[in-house]
Amino acid sequence: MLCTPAVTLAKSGREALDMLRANRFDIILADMPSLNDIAERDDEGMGRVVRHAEGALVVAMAGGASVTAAVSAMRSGAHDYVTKPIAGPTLATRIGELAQRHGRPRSLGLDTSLPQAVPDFAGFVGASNAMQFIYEQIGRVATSSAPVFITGESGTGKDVCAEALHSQGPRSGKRFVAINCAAIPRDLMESELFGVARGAFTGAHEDRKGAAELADGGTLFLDEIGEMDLSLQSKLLRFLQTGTISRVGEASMRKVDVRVICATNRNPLQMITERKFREDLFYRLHVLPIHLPPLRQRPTDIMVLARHFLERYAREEHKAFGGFSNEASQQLTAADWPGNVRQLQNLVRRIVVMFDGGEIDIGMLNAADIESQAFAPVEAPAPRAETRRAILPMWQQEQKIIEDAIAAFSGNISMAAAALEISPSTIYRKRQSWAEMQKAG
Ligand SMILES: Nc1ncnc2c1ncn2[C@@H]1O[C@H](COP(=O)(O)OP(=O)(O)OP(=O)(O)O)[C@@H](O)[C@H]1O
Repeated sequence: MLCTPAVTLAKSGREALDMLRANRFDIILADMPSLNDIAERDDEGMGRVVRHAEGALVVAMAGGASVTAAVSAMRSGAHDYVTKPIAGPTLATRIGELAQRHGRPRSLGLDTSLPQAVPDFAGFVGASNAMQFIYEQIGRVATSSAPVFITGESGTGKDVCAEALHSQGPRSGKRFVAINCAAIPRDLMESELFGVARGAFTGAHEDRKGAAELADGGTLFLDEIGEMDLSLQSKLLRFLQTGTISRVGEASMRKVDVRVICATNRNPLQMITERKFREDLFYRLHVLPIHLPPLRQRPTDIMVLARHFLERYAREEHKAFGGFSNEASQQLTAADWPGNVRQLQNLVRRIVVMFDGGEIDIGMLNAADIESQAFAPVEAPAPRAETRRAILPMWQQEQKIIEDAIAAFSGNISMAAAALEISPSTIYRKRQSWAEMQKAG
């Protein structure tokens, strides 16, 4: 049975507050200009509605794509922001997505699939409603210079999202510089971020720009921000407040204009509670939040992504595959994907490398699934004679390619990454995982 949600209309902010005191609601659609009667300052009305919301999800609405209004609404605690006019089905979808992200029934939004789902967008592949919402969010906030805070499990596409925000915005002509706060040793982090003056410490033979200066005019992406040392967090906060940096070992300040995007797969609020992350820094950075949903919450994307990766890697390896069998598709769709898109991508890549072609069946899936053990174990088929020469594992081959590129650019990771057409954070992350594999092996 389909239940139509009850809708109550308040004609003013005061009336809305009275209703909120007397009733509980699932969703509050708060038209920002209508709250003026309960606000002395611009953003006060929204704050008052949020304080009386009693667990309801609050969607702020205003006319025109005003970034200032969106920022102010989100800062006041609204869960989402939409611009008017908005078509009924689009609004319903937005509410459904919002409800799902907050663990409420999707039917709160009367789930209506967008009539024309976008199949891919700026590096992302996926036509699920959840991804439509992400594409829309990226499109909306890309034009602003306000900080973006991306959250999501590992492998959900946070790097892709950061690069999409850069490529879709007005800074796309300037550099996108990524720095991975987890992969850089603590004592090197400050100089990587802010640069170093010649003679600042042993080995600092020349002046060197840091990531912030390299990104001047463009975007600075701080990946795994939750891992940043507390003392450096204070310096980052000062940079965000003043727009100036000083290189390590240098007293003078330099003006730098960057858009800061940061990402984490940890829960930032928990880190604040544990005193591992500065609260004031969090609120400086958490202006425009984007949350990437895990792959298991958007199962319709799984086969779309699997086919996309199959086509890509088959082309790269000059092999011909005939897609996935029905059973293989069902198994892929039903799996949990704790490593999200990266895990699916690695699996498909391994299949393409291990087999010569044909339709991918369950036996091939299981043989290639060395990571998750998500599928039932099946004996791997013997490799064909011509593939039996000594082959290094994929990660070692990849390590050689990347280390060669870094050496070719005299240790400059950003330039090596640009030449390899990957993000510097990917290099940092891979270096960390190689070190772990070498330690384990
Ligand atoms: N929707 C998507 N479409 C196509 N490729 C994707 C998508 N999402 C992620 N990927 C790919 O999956 C891999 C992992 O993505 P990414 O590095 O952006 O994840 P992440 O969330 O930053 O992970 P981590 O937290 O571990 O750094 C990358 O190779 C990326 O290109």
